[in-house]
Amino acid sequence: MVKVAAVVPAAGSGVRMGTDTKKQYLDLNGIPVLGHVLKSLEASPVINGVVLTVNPGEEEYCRKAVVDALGLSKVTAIVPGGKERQDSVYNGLLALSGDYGIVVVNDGVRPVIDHAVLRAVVQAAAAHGAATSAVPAKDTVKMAGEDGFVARTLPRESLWLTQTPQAFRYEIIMEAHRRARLEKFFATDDAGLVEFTGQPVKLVPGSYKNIKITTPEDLVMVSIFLQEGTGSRS
Ligand SMILES: Nc1ccn([C@@H]2O[C@H](COP(=O)(O)OP(=O)(O)OP(=O)(O)O)[C@@H](O)[C@H]2O)c(=O)n1
Ligand SMILES: C[C@](O)(CO)[C@H](O)COP(=O)(O)O
Repeated sequence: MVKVAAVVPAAGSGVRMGTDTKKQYLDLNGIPVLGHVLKSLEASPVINGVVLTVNPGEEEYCRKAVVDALGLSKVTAIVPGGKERQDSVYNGLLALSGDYGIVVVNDGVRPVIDHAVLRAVVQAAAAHGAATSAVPAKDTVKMAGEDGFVARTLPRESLWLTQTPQAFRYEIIMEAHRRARLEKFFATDDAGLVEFTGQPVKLVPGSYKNIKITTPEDLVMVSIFLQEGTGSRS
């Protein structure tokens, strides 16, 4: 059976959230945001091990206040993140120990994990090499010109809003990160790095409830969805 690891990037600063406490540690229904992510991965039979990347110097705090407090046994390493999100993910990849065939990447601030979607993304990565959860755009999306006017309206029927979990065969994600570092290529998600290498990435239908906690109003919606128990379907 192929072993599956999860890398959870949680080393961001939360600038857009604008809170003193970093958003990954904000209380959400009595548990830190990051704790919900880790609890959900802990509960998933699909995930065998978890590596966490946090802001340098926060390792001990995170170990005590989140991992130990929640009794999470799958977390095998807590390592410092980097300047960009992809640097943090790369540091997490380097901390993986053991023969993992598939790597899942899940943002530390996307706590509404639908386990059926998680399973589907992992299966798609095993079959195709790389996969990302995503949802079809519901709003019309326009590209802005430098003059502040609409430059172009994009064809909504082919637009998907990318989420995490994303999943990759180990060798594919490692090669993508190594090549990005070598060629100084940056992308806002790991699938973008893999696309850069020419590797196809399978789109897997996700959930509109899988909100990335970015600005304050996101907390309200995610709190409701977590209370519904939406994210814990196995
Ligand atoms: N250098 C970074 C930047 C982001 N992240 C993580 O990547 C996820 C998605 O990033 P985002 O929502 O942008 O978080 P922040 O970068 O903290 O937010 P902001 O851009 O508002 O500062 C989060 O779990 C964040 O902690 C990370 O591990 N390392
Ligand atoms: C990875 C991601 O969640 C996919 O939508 C998103 O790109 C992260 O962007 P962020 O600016 O680092 O939050």
